Amino acid sequence: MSDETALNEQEGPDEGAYRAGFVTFVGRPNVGKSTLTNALVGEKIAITSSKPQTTRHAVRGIVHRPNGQLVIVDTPGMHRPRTLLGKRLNELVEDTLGEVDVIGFCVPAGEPIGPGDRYINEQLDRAPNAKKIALVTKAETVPRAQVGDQLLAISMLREWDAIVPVSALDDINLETLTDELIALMPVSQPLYPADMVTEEGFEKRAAELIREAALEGVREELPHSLAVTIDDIVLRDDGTTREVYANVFVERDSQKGIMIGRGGSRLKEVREKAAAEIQSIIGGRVIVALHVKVAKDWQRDPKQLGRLGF
Ligand SMILES: Nc1nc2c(ncn2[C@@H]2O[C@H](COP(=O)(O)OP(=O)(O)OP(=O)(O)O)[C@@H](O)[C@H]2O)c(=O)[nH]1
Repeated sequence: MSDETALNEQEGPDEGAYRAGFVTFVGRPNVGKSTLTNALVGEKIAITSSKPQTTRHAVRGIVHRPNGQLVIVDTPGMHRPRTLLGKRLNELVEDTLGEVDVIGFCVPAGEPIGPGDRYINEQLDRAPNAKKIALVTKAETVPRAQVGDQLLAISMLREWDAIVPVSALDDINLETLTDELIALMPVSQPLYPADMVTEEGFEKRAAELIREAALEGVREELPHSLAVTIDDIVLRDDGTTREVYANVFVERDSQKGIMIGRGGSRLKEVREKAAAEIQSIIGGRVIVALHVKVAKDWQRDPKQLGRLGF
């Protein structure tokens, strides 16, 4: 049995060896992949929200331990393609699956396993070389017995290398999960320097934080109609103040009004919130300048998608 081989390898001459590799968390939208990534890395790097499908870029977070390193590739929710954007997302997911050492399949504790979960589980066959573990997320939201039932239900889907119940919010089993993941990684040199928690460019992170701030409070009206690009980041002569110039793209004129708010009040809030978030990552002082623009139906137009970084 392959499990035994893996166990023997770990207990053999390589026991205690440094291990490092790539892991990605997959699962339906909203199951808690981004929150889990953030909790493991310990710094806010992927955007989270209570609305599905907010993660658009493969943001990498890096977890460091004395015995190993995990490079987390945060994938978008896997879906059957609907809009062109959905199709691109799927391609992105496929590319990512082929590259990783371990795939973590996430299902929330409180929801029965449905067709969406089964569809994603089937997609994992496309990555035959990756180790596969199952995670029951949001474990603190249901009684223990129900977590047990969910563990059992997941174990029926395939032979997993491990099954772990976790809560990113209540810090349940996060260290156990880290240990399990490192144990499944190949013996390797560290892949990144010890002080690096993400390799994402600062620009991309700033754009995502602005997008998150811009979505705040208007998710009902424009959940998927927002894209953000950065024009320029200027360091002032004082050496600590950064000016971030960004565009917020909406799909229709009516959405532009929502975004700006009465007398520009909403846009001001977005600028201030985004500035505070960006500041908490890079320190110093951050000033955000936003330009709201209309890019008609950008989700369906390949040219626009390219321009907006998808
Ligand atoms: N109670 C509870 N809620 C959680 C936990 N982890 C995540 N959530 C919540 O679940 C919602 C979705 O979390 P995300 O991390 O954005 O989910 P995701 O799977 O990355 O979603 P997409 O980006 O849409 O694929 C948010 O409201 C989180 O606060 C958890 O451990 N416990």
